[in-house]
Amino acid sequence: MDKKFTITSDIPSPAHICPFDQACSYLDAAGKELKLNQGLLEILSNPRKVVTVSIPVKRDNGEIQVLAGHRVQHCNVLGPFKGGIRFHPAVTLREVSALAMLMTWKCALLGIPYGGGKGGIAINPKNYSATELERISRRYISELIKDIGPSVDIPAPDMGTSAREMAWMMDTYSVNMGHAVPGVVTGKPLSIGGSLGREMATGRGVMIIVREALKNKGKSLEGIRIAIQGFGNVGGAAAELLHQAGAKIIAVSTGSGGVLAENGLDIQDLKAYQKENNRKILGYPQAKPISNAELLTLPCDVLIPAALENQITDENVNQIQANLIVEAANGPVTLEANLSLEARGVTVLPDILSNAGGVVVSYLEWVQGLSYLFWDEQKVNDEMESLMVKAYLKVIQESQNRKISPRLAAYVLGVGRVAQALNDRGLYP
Ligand SMILES: NC(=O)C1=CN([C@@H]2O[C@H](COP(=O)(O)OP(=O)(O)OC[C@H]3O[C@@H](n4cnc5c(N)ncnc54)[C@H](O)[C@@H]3O)[C@@H](O)[C@H]2O)C=CC1
Ligand SMILES: O=C(O)CCC(=O)C(=O)O
Repeated sequence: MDKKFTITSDIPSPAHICPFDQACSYLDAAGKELKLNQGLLEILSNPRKVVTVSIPVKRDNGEIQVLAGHRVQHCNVLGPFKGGIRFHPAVTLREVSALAMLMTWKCALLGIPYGGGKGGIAINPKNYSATELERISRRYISELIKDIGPSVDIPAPDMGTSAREMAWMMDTYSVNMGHAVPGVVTGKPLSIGGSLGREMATGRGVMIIVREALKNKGKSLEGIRIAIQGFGNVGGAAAELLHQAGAKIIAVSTGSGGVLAENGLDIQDLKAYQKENNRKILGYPQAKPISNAELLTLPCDVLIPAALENQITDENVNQIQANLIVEAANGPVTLEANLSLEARGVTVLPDILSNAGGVVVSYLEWVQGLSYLFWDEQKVNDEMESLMVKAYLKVIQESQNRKISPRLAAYVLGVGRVAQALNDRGLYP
């Protein structure tokens, strides 16, 4: 019998935390809600193409190392594969596959004409010099040259990569084509066709979602106590913009631990300290040191995980005190933890909505490039904000109409749009 999912048990919960299995469980839950045919779900559960390449790299000391570089292309029914490239020691093919699938639903939910992809290399970029990272980035793209392109697959930054790596990748692709191809990557430096607003975009999108969620509860950002795990591109930008908007950022953390100031951190000052201290925030004199585990369980109004997957699990979920969690990272809350948070009435706004500001501005960068136009930052921010708010309102509406969680509602909207397109294109009988 077709069992209607309820708000507290709408996601099945297998007892493991493989990111790809979790992504498939969410897809299955959306498929059930949408009453999708099993064959169609089978198509959507499998990436369209999985590429793993060897990247031989000569270290600065002359040693040769061979790295594995992945690119997973999940779905291109709505447009080119789109998604970041991660340099992080925990990268695995299953992780990249999960992240590629999330990109498909994210782009569909936001209504931008892309499919989903993701790439990654299992290295700790901190252990490599800039010249080594350049060789790695260039060789990775050389090996993938036939699989990417402005209308095929368009990489962007993710953990451990930034505009610098995108510039090397764009240059390598362009040299091979014999002319400049700015549309092959997004998140590029402004000098080679990047967009104003892209660097802060994911964090800005997170700020917009927090603001809208509070507005929905009749509150404003003023004085709201927020803890943020991760102080990189996304966490750092979200902290800065939320702080500017009047929120109190009581704690932030990096991979090596965090800092807490009950009365709120001065984010600009902390950023300046981080810059001066080789990207470290520990030792910041105006705050107390805390561990990442402590940060997640602090008493606060809003918790923003902005680092890695699987940070809120069944092991720490009962200690979580925030009643709004906005997923800035991809997959930071496990299936089981998600269930238990929903059962307690904690609102969890999912990654595919909350961190979509980055790919939205990537899309705006790509559009500017294709039309040989450059917009001012206000226009970029306004366009992004309008798409983010629209997606947020649709998710909340869908969640209320179907009496399902915001996460399942976001999946229903994203998966539903891709399924519809698959049917309309006739790729599925
Ligand atoms: N960069 C972008 O535009 C987008 C990124 N995301 C997601 O946001 C998350 C963060 O990405 P970025 O900020 O770009 O990466 P980043 O590399 O700029 O920063 C990552 C931050 O997380 C911290 N971190 C690393 N391991 C940690 C651990 N075990 N515990 C706590 N903190 C840890 C790092 O120290 C750093 O502060 C990822 O899940 C990524 O997929 C999502 C959408 C777009
Ligand atoms: O900007 C992009 O194209 C992709 C960003 C990304 O990797 C993500 O949203 O997880």
